[in-house]
Amino acid sequence: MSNNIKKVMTVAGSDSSGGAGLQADLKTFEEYGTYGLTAITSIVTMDPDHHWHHAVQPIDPELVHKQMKTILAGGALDAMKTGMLGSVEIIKLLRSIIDEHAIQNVVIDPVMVCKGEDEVVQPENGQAIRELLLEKATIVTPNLFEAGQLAGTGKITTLDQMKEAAHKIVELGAKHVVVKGGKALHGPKAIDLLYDGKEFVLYEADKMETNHNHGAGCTFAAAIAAGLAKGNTVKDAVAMAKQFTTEAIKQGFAFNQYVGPVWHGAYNKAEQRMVKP
Ligand SMILES: Nc1ncnc2c1ncn2[C@@H]1O[C@H](COP(=O)(O)OP(=O)(O)O)[C@@H](O)[C@H]1O
Ligand SMILES: Cc1ncc(COP(=O)(O)O)c(C=O)c1O
Ligand SMILES: [Mg+2]
Repeated sequence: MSNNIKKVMTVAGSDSSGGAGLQADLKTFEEYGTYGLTAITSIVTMDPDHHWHHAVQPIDPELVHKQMKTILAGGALDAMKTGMLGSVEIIKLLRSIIDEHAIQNVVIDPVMVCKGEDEVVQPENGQAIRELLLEKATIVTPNLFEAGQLAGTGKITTLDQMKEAAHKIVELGAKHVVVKGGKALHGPKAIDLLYDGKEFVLYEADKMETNHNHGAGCTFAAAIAAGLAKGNTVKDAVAMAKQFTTEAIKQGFAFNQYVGPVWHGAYNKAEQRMVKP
């Protein structure tokens, strides 16, 4: 076994349905050939008797701290990624851990909404992410809604507004931001915009007419983190993550009548390893 294996930590919520959250992160880290570690911040359950309503149960910050101590007892990490963070206390704790261990290659996925849900999950967390985590971010990966919230620009519907929000988010301290146009931006392409304070780079793929994209955002951010851990530049890591996520969406499937997750094995053609009936 190679002793050069790259270690990536995710600090995220558990999505028992398997498409998003730390489940998406771990599956993606594995597909990238990296070693994933997890600190669970919250457990999300979906209610099949009430239209798949999401309920978030945050984990005690002390227990989150113990998980991180376990992870960091293995030495320096090559990258880390955050997802749903559970509470403001957990966000404060995370900031102190990033500082104390001088963690590099920090990918902040500022999860504020889940697809198919109208409510903002834990609105107070958005503010804390903005104040405490952006300045530690190698890259932050908001969708259109989250970019509008972080930048304070409100609803985003155009590429120019994506650029304006990206500019503000870099001003807030993030080294890079990739604003995900995804399905929400009007037009035939799924466009993501990367900005480093100097240059805008666009990443495009054909937009797929599908609702089977649960977990796309988590997968994209996890892929960026794994790419950075392996020593890629931010630009290359985003380009690779875009392809990885596009394939995962292409092979999304209906889990039930409410949700369709992406399939994280698609890029590496893991279906070829499936047992044939
Ligand atoms: N229908 C789609 N077709 C192609 N790419 C998509 C589609 N929906 C999302 N994407 C891409 O998937 C990635 C995750 O974006 P998005 O789904 O907007 O994030 P989130 O899950 O956080 O809302 C981005 O690269 C985005 O452009
Ligand atoms: C634990 C958790 N994290 C993150 C998300 C956001 O997922 P997405 O990748 O679709 O933005 C969800 C959505 O259900 C979730 O349950
Ligand atoms: Mg998301």
